[in-house]
Amino acid sequence: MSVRPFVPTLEQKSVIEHCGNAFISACPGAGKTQVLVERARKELKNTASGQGLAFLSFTNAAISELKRRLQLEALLLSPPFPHYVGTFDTFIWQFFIAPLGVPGHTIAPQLIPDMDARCVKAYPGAQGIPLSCFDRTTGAIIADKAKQEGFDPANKTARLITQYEEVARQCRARFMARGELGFSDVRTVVKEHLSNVPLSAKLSVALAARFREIIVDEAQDCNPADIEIINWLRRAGIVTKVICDPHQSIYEFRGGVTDQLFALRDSFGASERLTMSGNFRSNANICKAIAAFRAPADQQAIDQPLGRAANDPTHIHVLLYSGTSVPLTIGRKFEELLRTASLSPADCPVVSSTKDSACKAIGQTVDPSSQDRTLRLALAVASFHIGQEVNARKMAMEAMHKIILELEGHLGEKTYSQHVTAEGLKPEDWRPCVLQVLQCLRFDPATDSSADTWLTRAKTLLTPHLAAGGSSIAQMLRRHQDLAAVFTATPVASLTAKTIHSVKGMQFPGICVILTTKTAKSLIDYLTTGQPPEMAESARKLYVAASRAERLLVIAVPRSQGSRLAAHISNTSAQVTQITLT
Ligand SMILES: Nc1ncnc2c1ncn2[C@@H]1O[C@H](COP(=O)(O)OP(=O)(O)OP(=O)(O)O)[C@@H](O)[C@H]1O
Repeated sequence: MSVRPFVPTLEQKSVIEHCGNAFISACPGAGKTQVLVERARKELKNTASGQGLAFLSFTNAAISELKRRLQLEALLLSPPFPHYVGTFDTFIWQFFIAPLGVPGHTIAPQLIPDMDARCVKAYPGAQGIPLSCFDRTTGAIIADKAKQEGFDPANKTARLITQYEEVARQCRARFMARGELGFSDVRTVVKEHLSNVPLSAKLSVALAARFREIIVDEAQDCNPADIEIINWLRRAGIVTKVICDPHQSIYEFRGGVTDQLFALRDSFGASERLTMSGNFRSNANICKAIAAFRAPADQQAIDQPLGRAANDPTHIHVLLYSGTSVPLTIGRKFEELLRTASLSPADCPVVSSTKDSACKAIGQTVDPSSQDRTLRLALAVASFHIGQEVNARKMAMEAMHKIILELEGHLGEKTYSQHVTAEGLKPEDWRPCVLQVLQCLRFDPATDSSADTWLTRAKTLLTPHLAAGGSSIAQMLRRHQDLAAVFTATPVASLTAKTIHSVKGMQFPGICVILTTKTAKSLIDYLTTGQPPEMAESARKLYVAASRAERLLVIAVPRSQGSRLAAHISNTSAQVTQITLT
């Protein structure tokens, strides 16, 4: 197969060749990844100084894709020293935390990625809520988050809240004393290091000696603490390039930035602010439609379609569904539209803000984020054996490992990662046993006459893992009314359900985006009037999701809002087809 040579646009060329600091704004499909590869091709040849280049981004998926491309083109050796390709989190861990530790503690720090999930109980037997529901500095309960976890502080006594807050504070203090840090702790510790003037000066000399250029991709995913670190790198005299699309900022929950990102942009000189316009991914109708999903003040500018799909005539499809729940008819119609367009359903996901809605649209009716242990067990088994997503089998094995550790009584006081780190458990230590359990628990309609029969089998198999003197297997694996649905669901063949966050940075020939009854009206209000402003993040999620599509963009919306959405998209002159689902 012949590979077409990359011919950069003038804007792409000026980014590739730009030597100093830069703030680069780019629209969806503008070729950011390709430009990073070309910048690497140009700069990695220059070995005179012995210094490295660092390429940073915010998701493992983005980093894996960049590494794959750099290695494919033989631009990066393995190991890549003196260069660095990794997430912003691993970068700050490796260069700010691992060598310097935690101020006031002598113990070596350890990263615990699921720290925020640590269960906090006011007293044994009380309702458990995640540590993330407590402010990490003051320890005060965060009412909105706690409410989302089914614990409404408004209905609790002040005494009980104080008890919870005290337990949460003690919990964090204990972790800190053991050198165990979650991602948000990492930012706080880095801040402390950088406010230590002599230490910060030494560190800036060391990092400037190691790196001559640091490129931060997907910078719209920064939080304010990350921006402070970027500014520190610039002050350290390291050439720093920031690439972003502010309209794709969808990490408000981790303190995402929008205003701070614009302030960062404004701190770069005029000649350092570069743009990449032109969309190499999507057809003309999609380029127009996605403009309609930006904040109202930014809807006029429509990106020019420049890629292979530019002249594809496929319309935007708006599917109107009835009722308050997301129906399976969405998945069926999407599959039909894909086949008509000669696109493979396996390449084209159904996405929504929460995986639950996307799952319903393809006929998987059980909430995959359920906290019920029996459902988690069944979902791990089902997803291990169906294994549609690349990572699904690995995640199913971890979910099963976690359940076994819970049965064995190891996770009462610890999160899964804390236990695995503390015991130094390697995947090869536990995977054989977990694999065996997953294989044995495969749901087989020929022998498992019902979900209850399967559960009885599961209880027998897992009883030997029970901690002595602890709860019984019947208490640990209670019957759940939705259990049968895990095994009897008949998903639309070969369609996959994903969250919008998980498809960021990716592209697909077609995509179906689900808007739910809960948000559709206020989201369309926001798109048409700018009100209510709290829907801005939901609008950006729609923008990210829709802009993944190359040819077929389908949006499923409650019937009462369908015409409004179609009319709003049509205002951009995009061609829209409305279909009422029956
Ligand atoms: N100059 C070019 N000529 C032809 N194709 C290009 C050019 N630049 C980029 N592309 C192609 O355009 C598509 C989108 O590029 P890429 O994924 O890098 O965009 P992006 O800016 O990272 O998008 P997003 O922010 O939406 O994820 C890719 O298939 C890429 O190969």
